[in-house]
Amino acid sequence: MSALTSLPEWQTLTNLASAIKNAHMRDWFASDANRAESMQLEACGLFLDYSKNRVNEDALSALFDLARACKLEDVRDAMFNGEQINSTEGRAVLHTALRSFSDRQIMVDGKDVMPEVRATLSKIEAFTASVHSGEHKGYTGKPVKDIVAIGIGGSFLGPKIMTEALKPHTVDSVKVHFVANVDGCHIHDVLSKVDFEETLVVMSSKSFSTQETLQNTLTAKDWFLKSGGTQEDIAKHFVAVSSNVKAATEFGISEDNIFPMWDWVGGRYSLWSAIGLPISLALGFENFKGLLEGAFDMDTHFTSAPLEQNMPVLLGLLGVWYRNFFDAQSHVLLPYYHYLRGLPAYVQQLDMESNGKQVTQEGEDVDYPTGPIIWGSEGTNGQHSFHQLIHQGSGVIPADFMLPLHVPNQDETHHAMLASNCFGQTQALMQGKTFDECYADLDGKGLNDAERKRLAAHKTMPGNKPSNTFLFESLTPKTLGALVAMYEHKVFVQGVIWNLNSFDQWGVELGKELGNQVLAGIQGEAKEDNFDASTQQLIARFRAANAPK
Ligand SMILES: O=P(O)(O)OC[C@H]1O[C@H](O)[C@H](O)[C@@H](O)[C@@H]1O
Repeated sequence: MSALTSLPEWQTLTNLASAIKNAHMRDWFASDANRAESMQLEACGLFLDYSKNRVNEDALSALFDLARACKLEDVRDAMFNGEQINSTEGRAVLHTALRSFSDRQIMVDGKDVMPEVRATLSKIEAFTASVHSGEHKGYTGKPVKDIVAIGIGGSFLGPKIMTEALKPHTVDSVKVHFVANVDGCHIHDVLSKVDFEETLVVMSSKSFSTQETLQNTLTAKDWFLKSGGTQEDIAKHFVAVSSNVKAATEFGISEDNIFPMWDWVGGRYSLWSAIGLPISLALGFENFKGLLEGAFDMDTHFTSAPLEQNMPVLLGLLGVWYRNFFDAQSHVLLPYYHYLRGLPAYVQQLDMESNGKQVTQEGEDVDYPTGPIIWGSEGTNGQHSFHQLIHQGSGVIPADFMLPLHVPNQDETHHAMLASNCFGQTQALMQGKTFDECYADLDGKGLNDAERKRLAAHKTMPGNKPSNTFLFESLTPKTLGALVAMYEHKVFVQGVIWNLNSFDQWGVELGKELGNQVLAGIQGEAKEDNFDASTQQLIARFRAANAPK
């Protein structure tokens, strides 16, 4: 048994879960008029109703005991203080420094990182202003109209999804286009829509070694040169964000045009760094700063609120409860707000790359499930497709519903319908509909008793399906910053409980390595017997289909 599963707190939770599996939330609500009111939290502009969860006071207090037994507060403080908690890469984990608005020094290797953080923010601010005012001109003297932001993974999802979520705040003077995939269709599609004289390319790669981003940038550079620009003109049209300044300059980006970041910022935690430059360009610096401020508020809440009133802690523990004691394989995010539709994909990378791990910090195999599958999409669309499985599927899928109380240019009818669907879904998931209720509904429908029973069984909704509901006034940059930081800290909490390193991602490396070998195979530069028989024949088919005619 692992250290975690040997804890007495773990045993207590196992016992509580087996008792709670026989209880129905419907009965809890019926017998406790205060349940909804007593299971709410508010922080940083977010209201959370967590009463529709399969927990009672005993389970919650055992979960908080588990957090204390796992020394959650100590590890949290170690992260905020810049200790090297990313032990497999020997790095501090300090995305929180990027949004720190306090005077506190944050030391890494004996040096305060805050002056560099502030200087980079000022550089983002000044560059954004010069692009928006038209002061920054292309080589033919025209102001920038289009920005092509190239990056992938954390250097893409954050900027793209935050920009999309805050669409109502978009500036008029420029349009930002995001490109990630190495599939040439995407970059060619985007480049065909923009004018090279009025285009700025922002290349974002922490490592400056990611195949997709390098290739897409080379293609953009080639397009620029073929369109009429010269090597000297590149400085006015290409900027880069990277922690690898040397590689960026070798690639041909002038040092002035490089926005730095640092190895203590993980890729999936990097939107708060200069990786967020496209956000600032799309929305204006004040809105980018608003995101940082909201995240800082959530950091303050996370580091100071008692565990029992701490939103990310509570959410993380509920996640552990379902993953480890109810065998929940996945967790679904359901933003009832069109502009926030990308959030599930954002949290998917954040959570699955952080906690998709099979060994503990000490390198021992875990004997308990770790990170769940994260998925979801905007409501109400999912109600007409995958919600069936959440309602009547055989497993438990905890859900996070979220809804702004106001939306831009609000149409009252639409918004009331949106809200009613959101709340109605959480109610249906919780209360369900019993066999007897379904059987009674079928009275007088001309069915014999056997048919009536069979149909009633199909219509029965088990209910007892857990959900959280988040409400917020409207999706401002600050609220979004707080929401995203809340998910970051939730993932952190779960990583601490599971004793994982949530900040490395070795699992993506082998695919990159083999992908490069296969590329050599496709290009005829590697021997066939380097590959297994299946891969050999796939390469052969591809080569045959693409051979010169
Ligand atoms: O920013 P880059 O160094 O180009 O990395 C981009 C992405 O690629 C990697 O494969 C990682 O899995 C991601 O965490 C990272 O965000």
